[in-house]
Amino acid sequence: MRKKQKIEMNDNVKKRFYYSTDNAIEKPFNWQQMWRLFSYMKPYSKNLLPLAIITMLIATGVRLAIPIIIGKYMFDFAIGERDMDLLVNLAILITGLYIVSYVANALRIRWMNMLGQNVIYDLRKHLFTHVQGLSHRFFDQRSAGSILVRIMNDINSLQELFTNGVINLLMDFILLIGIVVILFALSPELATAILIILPLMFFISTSLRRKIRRAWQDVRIKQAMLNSHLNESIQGVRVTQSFTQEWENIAFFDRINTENFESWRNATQQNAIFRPFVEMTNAVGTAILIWFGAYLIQSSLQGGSSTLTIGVFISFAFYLGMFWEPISRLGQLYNMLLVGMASSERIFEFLDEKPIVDEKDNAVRLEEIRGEIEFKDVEFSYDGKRTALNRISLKMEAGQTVALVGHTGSGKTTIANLISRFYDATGGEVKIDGNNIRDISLQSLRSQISVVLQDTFIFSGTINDNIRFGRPTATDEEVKAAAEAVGANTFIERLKNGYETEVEERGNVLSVGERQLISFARALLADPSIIILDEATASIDTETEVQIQLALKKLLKGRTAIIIAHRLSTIREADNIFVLDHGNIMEQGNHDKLMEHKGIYYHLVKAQFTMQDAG
Ligand SMILES: Nc1ncnc2c1ncn2[C@@H]1O[C@H](COP(=O)(O)OP(=O)(O)OP(=O)(O)O)[C@@H](O)[C@H]1O
Repeated sequence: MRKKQKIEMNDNVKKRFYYSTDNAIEKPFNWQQMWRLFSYMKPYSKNLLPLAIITMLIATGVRLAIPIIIGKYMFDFAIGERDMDLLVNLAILITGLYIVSYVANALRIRWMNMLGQNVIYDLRKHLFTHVQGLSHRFFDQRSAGSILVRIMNDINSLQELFTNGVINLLMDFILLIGIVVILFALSPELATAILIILPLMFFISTSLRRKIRRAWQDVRIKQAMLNSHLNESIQGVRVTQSFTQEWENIAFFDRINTENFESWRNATQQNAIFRPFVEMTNAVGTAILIWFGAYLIQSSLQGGSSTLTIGVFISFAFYLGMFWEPISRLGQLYNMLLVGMASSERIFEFLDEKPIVDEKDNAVRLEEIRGEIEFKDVEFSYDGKRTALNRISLKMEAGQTVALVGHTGSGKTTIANLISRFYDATGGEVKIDGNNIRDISLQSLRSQISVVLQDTFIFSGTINDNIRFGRPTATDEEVKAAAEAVGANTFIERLKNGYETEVEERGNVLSVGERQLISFARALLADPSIIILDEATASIDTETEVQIQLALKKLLKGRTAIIIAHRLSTIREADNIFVLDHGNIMEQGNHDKLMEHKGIYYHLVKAQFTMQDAG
């Protein structure tokens, strides 16, 4: 058995594990943001919210009344005056009040939970819907793991705030203010003596706030790192294993897992300071009550200036017992609020992210795109620094098959990305059927363009579902016909459940070629006016390729097709070939013309044939 050992990572390995995690968002408590968060409760402001508030008010009112009834009325009046009837009646009243408070509390908790769950549901739905609509650039800049953290963890951390926090906050404020008012009404001098420690307490707790807030932000950052690494490790596990990099992976995981653990420990430790602090103040308050209260009672019994009765003293003891509970809870709530603030800041940051590719209000719907594509002096850069396309102009007639060739990184995929408007050109114009692409509604544009990538994405579900992806209304017969047309039926029918075979996410149970055939069928069924095949035939064996060539003819018929391929045999029959180099169009024409020209294309073809001959 391999011995577990502590792996020291060398510096190069350390550099490999770099994830651009979210930076700590350091902002002060922000009321505006709080309102924005609480505005998610608005849809429930006519049912769940008022119900929860009313029950909370009833429960709080009853809790505030009971100590007076016990102290003043029971002790001073009933017991003091030896009135047994009054005593029995008051005992019944108190029992009744306890029952009312119990029922009101149970209902409050139930309605608050429902409200909280609903708000979380809405918020998560809103965030997911928004993120789905964001541009490619957004996803270029973030790892899938860090996006997952926001949609799952950050929203989860708001759950407690909405289920317990909001109403408790209100309840505790009412309780506190109620108690202070009653205490001062009952005995101003005793109330002043006890509450004198409050400002000190407030001062100390304020200084704790900042630390706690930072600690929770750190937790989120560590979690995002953990998620990014997990996501990458699982997706890349095959490569990791083949290069035997598991131990480096484990060592790094161990490091961030420890960091995560420590940040949690730190945050919870900071949190835990609040409670003992409140308990200590409680003890001081009680000591003052007993000492000063006893003195006041004695002075009143001896006919002094004080009027404090034993009943009022008892009420005080009750209220004091109740006083520290909301204070302690408010401390916890404040932490919860801070966690919620940190999370909501991160959620709103996503929600405020506007799709860079935006749709105009008066965007036109092109019901039926013919498929004429024109690039006029198009310039493009992904990052604003390196040029991916350099003022290129090209024209593709409707129904033509056009090939883009060129070295790796020459800008072929970028052209495809601009046609689908996954990015907007930084200069010049991209036109479809004579319309600037920016004026066309995104839905009508993209629904008429199919992109088949080399790395085909297969969704979890059946093969049927996957082929039907671009046109969910297609019948089983239509799905079958599309599969047959591209020759995917042979392997599908060999599977145990045929078209109903479940494929996992990313289609791990299928071969790369099989996945590609499915994506061809998917594209054919979507019946687009424009089809883009990006390196789409690269993973298919020669025999299948012949079959695919036939299928392609069918697939491309009557559509504008843009084929991006390194294998020149697939593009020989294209009507027009554009040869790209470093974002410039160097040559264009059909195969024969370009061969005659004896330029870059000619040399590319020659090089490939020489290689094949050598093989
Ligand atoms: N999402 C991105 N963010 C930043 N730069 C990018 C991005 N995608 C591509 N690039 C850069 O833009 C340039 C053109 O890339 P493009 O993908 O268009 O090349 P390509 O010709 O399709 O290459 P290949 O044949 O390898 O697919 C390259 O220099 C590449 O590094």
